Amino acid sequence: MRKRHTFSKRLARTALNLEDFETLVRRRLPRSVFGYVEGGADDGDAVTHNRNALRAIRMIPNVLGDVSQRTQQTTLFGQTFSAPFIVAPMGASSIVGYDADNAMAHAARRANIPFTLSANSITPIEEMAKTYPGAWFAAYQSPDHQNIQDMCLRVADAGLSLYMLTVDVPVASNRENNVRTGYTMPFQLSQRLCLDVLRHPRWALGTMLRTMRHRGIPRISNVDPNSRPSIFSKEIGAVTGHAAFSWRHAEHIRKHWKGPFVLKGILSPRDARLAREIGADGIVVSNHGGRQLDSAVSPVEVLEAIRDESGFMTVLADSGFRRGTDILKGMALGADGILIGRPFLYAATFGGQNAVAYAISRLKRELDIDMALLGVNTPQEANISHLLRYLTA
Ligand SMILES: Cc1cc2nc3c(=O)[nH]c(=O)nc-3n(C[C@H](O)[C@H](O)[C@H](O)COP(=O)(O)O)c2cc1C
Repeated sequence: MRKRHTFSKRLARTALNLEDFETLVRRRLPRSVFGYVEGGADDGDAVTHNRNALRAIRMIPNVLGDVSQRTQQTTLFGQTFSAPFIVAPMGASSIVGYDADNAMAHAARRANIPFTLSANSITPIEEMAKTYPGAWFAAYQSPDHQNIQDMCLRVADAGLSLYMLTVDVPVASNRENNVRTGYTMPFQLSQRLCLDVLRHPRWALGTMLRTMRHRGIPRISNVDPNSRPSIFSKEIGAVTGHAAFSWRHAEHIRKHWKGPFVLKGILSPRDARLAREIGADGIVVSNHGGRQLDSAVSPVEVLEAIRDESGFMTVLADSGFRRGTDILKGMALGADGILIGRPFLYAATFGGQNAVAYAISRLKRELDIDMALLGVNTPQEANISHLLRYLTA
């Protein structure tokens, strides 16, 4: 109990906001592992642009509106959550921080916000269903019809509630930063990687060896309904990008998945319309945190136009959202909820479930203050009249 108290006090001194967790873990992690999380594609322009695009939107508050009844309650796909933000799917999280998938999921469940498990995770769907019954699942789906049916069955049988299809990875992107730092998938124990690991004994013992003791050789557990290739196996190079995947295959998933079906990685109004036409329940407007097409627009630049094409679909957004004000900006532009990735993984890496719970509570606190200062009682009240946009560079 005393230990937890000291930990909370230390956190309160060092992590005032979500971005601070990046600073806290930067030196703890091997350069290659940190680079894998932090980095983007090509020159990393989209990562920077995501933050700039959000910063370029200024807010116009309304005063004297009685903001004493503030609540962040948000209903998504028929379920009511305590805040409008969601833990984004992140592959290989539990290689970055010890048991990070479970740490993030436990904290999300306790805080009553959604958690999304990645197909590329080493934590199996069935294990996650015990940690967070009804958690969301993000698939990298093969176009094979039998594979689609089996995957839908596996996710439903386990008891996860939502099938999110990631649609912006027809091929793996060009991650030069991974080449520079020595991160590879499948994992290759090059001399450089070994030296990097040896220089970070805390990660080597506390994450790598501990994971191996607990799980054996880590395996990518959810890209295929039946097989679980090890992170060292050549098989996993081919599992995420499916260049032949098309709207026809997405329609096939819609037919076999009875729960909420969401397409993640939409950036054009045309694709939002097509998602609606195949019967999707929602979309995530996302440039994958700047990790796919490096010159892609930032979600906040296209959200309004996409909202107009989305009809009754739930519109979520992600990529670069860090502050309470960012969430309000996204919602004012038409999003129903916001996914956040890297900061929650950094928090899990720094201090497991308690640090993620702390990160969630900091963001909720910030959002509460920002709602009052903007002059709204709910995040859903934020609208276009609260925003002024400058051109972004
Ligand atoms: C380490 C890492 C792994 C990711 N893995 C996946 C994945 O397996 N599936 C997916 O749809 N998105 C994946 N993403 C993208 C996130 O779901 C999300 O779109 C992005 O991180 C949001 O941007 P943010 O990190 O700036 O908040 C990953 C992101 C990171 C940082």
